[in-house]
Amino acid sequence: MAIPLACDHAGLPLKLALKAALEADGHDVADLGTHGPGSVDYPDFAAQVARAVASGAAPFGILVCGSGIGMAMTANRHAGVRAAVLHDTTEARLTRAHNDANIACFGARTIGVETAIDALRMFLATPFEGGRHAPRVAKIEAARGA
Ligand SMILES: O=C(CO)[C@H](O)[C@H](O)[C@H](O)COP(=O)(O)O
Repeated sequence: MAIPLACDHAGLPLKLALKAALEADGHDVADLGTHGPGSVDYPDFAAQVARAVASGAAPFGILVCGSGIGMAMTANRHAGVRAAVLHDTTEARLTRAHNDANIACFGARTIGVETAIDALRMFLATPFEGGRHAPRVAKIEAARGA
């Protein structure tokens, strides 16, 4: 199952680096854009990846913009999506193990390429721990209707 990833203009160079790393690791990747340097609106691209994850078509997604924040805000409006902005491997491990995050967001203007690649690899390799974390994650979803 291909991992969908997308970016805005600010995130394009980092997205391409993450894509190359994933493909080198043997992952199948679906690049949903943007494909050029022209200015675009990040919510349009966040929505595409969020829909793929929310529908169950993909277990994980990846989004990159200038800070990662706008992508995460948009993706988290979709039911079943738990998007987290990652800055290092510790956050990547914890948000998978404790939050069952399913979309990794990066800020191309706030993180180095190698750190982002390491964090993404950790994100994809870390299972959700379940246990005491499961009812907490369920409460995240329940909070959508609050
Ligand atoms: O919206 C953002 C914050 O999450 C992203 O970082 C965008 O990439 C950023 O706002 C784009 O800014 P630009 O000045 O239009 O390049």
